[in-house]
Amino acid sequence: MTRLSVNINKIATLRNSRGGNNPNLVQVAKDCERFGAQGITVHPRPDERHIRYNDVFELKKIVTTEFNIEGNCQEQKFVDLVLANKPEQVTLVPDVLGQLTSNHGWDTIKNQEYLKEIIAVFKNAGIRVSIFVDPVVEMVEAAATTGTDRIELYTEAYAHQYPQGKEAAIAPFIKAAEAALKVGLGINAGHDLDLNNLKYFAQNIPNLEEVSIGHALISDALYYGLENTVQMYLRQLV
Ligand SMILES: CC(=O)[C@@H](O)[C@H](O)COP(=O)(O)O
Ligand SMILES: NCC(=O)COP(=O)(O)O
Repeated sequence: MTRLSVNINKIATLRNSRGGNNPNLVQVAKDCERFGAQGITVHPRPDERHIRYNDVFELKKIVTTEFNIEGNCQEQKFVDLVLANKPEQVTLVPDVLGQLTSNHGWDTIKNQEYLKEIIAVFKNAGIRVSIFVDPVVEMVEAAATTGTDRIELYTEAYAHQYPQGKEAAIAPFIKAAEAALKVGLGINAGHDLDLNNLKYFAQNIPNLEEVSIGHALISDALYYGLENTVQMYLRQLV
């Protein structure tokens, strides 16, 4: 079964727009879990435009499912934040400063030595590590020798191409997943997954352990309500 981790970045975006505490991020995380989500994902960025570093400490106190912190490990502040909170999983994303959203995976060949070192830091602290990668077989194979437990397949290209033809859109992801299985890596996925494209992805990617979904899910909740929406996403994964 593929697990759903709800990314609550966009709840923080809405909260921050007025400076108060509405919507209450901690309450939303608790409610997502109550509605069936099997994980909570946050992606604090250096400018704290949505998740603030302090939010992570508050969330750590109340999340009872899997807590997944995503971000750029080249920022020492991010490394310190993760080590101080010891989530179940850290997902390492090679963002550059000021990026609108994540837009590429790691070059696991060029960054092999760096990844080995930083992954060891988190693993020594007992934190499961996943690294964000494009659906490219060579990148997946080289991920295996970094010491990471899992990869997160960056699904923007799949989501973008899905309306033009789902078979072609998913083909590189199936190859990447098969390569991951061969080298013993767990498989997560995320970015731009939504109610249209999720079911086909989950049905066709072997051993997909987890999806993290934020932007579309929170947008859908405006129409369907958060409880219904979480359950609609969960139904795509059975
Ligand atoms: C790694 C990934 O795909 C997501 O974490 C995504 O980057 C969400 O971040 P934003 O909410 O800042 O767009
Ligand atoms: N790791 C992907 C994630 O957490 C959410 O991405 P998106 O659904 O906001 O595009």
